[in-house]
Amino acid sequence: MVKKTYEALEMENGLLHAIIDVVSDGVYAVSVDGTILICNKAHKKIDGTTHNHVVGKKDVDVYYLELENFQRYAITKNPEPLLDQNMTYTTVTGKKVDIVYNSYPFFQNEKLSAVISIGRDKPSINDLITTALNSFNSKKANRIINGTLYTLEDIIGSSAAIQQTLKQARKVAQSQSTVMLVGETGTGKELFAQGIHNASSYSSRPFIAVNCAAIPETLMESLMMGTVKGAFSGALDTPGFFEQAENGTLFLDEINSLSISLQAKLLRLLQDKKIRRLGDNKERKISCRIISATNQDLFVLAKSGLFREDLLYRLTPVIVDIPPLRERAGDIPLLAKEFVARFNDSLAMNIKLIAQDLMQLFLYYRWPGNVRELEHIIESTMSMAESTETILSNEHLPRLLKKRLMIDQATTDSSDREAKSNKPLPELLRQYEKETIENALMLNNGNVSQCAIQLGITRQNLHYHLRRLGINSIFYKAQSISDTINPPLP
Ligand SMILES: Nc1ncnc2c1ncn2[C@@H]1O[C@H](COP(=O)(O)OP(=O)(O)OP(=O)(O)O)[C@@H](O)[C@H]1O
Repeated sequence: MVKKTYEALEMENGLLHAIIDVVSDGVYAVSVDGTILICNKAHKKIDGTTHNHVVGKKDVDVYYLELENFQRYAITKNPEPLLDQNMTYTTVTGKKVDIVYNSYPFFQNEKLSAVISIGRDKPSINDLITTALNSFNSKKANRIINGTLYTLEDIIGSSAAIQQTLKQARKVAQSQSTVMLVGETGTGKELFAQGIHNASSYSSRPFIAVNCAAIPETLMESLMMGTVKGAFSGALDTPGFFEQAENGTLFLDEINSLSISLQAKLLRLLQDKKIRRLGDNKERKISCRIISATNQDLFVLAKSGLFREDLLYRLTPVIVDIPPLRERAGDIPLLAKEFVARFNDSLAMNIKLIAQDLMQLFLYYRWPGNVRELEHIIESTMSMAESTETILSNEHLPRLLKKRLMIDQATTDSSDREAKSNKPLPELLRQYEKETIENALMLNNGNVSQCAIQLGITRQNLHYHLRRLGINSIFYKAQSISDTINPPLP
């Protein structure tokens, strides 16, 4: 019986050690007198130490830092958990380590007997944050020196809707107003934010983009405000986002995902127009323009208590509303051709034309993921084509994508039929003529002579119809995929 209990305990102990060793965070336990009890593989990797350096040794002999900066020391004085503690130390092997710890007291028979710490090295946290901050631009290599890639001129679209939005963006760029960009996912909010920055008097200064949805809440405050050395053990002098964006632009993307408590803190900063780094008693003036973005209706969120109304009004002196792609279908050919040209370069392809069947599907699809989705669909479709092919068609669409696009077309067709049955015949005929000519122009890159041949009418006759139907052929000329493109289908 006794033997079995011992075996069971041994097994349990072995299991716990095995579990601790496969955890990817550093796990460390030390007795109140400083004897190291547990140090898992991940922690040893962070420290550059081995088992022999650590377990059974005194912490002060392994980690070089002031005694009062040890978590063990602080928790012995006040046995409460210590969260998000930055620490910097040098280990017995000479490695300098930056680590963020959560430490907890461990009681046995109601007496504090050990301190357990779970840590992650700062470089890996920083990598995570950098990835989050740069998530929008991960594919782009050549950043403009201020941290941006785009100007307003890079925004493609000739529809009245996008031109109107661009006009508003150019106007607001001239002011110093706080701006809120509203639009569905993938409509180009980040593009507009960078464009406004680059068209403004802040353009020579930094553009700092923060994805509010990607940064852990516990880190957000110190990242926003910055810290001073000694604010807490291991804290360094680090400027926060507001300071980094000094005299430039701070872009708060996905602001809708900010927690209520962070919303309160942000509101206070914006009201005071001052920040104080954590642990500092000096106040610093906020001197950057705030551009925020949301893909949810903040007024609806505010009504249901999920977004502070007072913050909402602070952030929205100017609202730039970016229309979804389905409301500016006229931009689809232009955007599609631009993306084909880009992927021709990156995939070493030679596509010169998008066939009508494919363009038709694009024009009827509802694009829930907007321009980003169009970009991805073109990439997937082109990756199905051979490098010798010059026409991208329906045939190249991956099966699942084809299904998705066709379902939308079928739905549009049936609602179209319903809508059409309520219109007078002359209006329907005019609409049909207009669509047919516009499609032909699109396929012929705005070349009126080629278009007339395809439609089986004379050039003069086509000009007459263009005037009658209010179609401008110049618009379709801008769509050619590249300068080297050979025109139209035979
Ligand atoms: N008008 C446009 N012209 C050219 N490219 C565009 C346009 N709009 C969007 N894009 C491209 O679409 C992709 C998505 O754009 P962006 O990241 O700015 O969208 P977003 O609205 O910020 O999305 P999310 O809400 O998901 O963060 C990017 O690759 C961007 O370059």
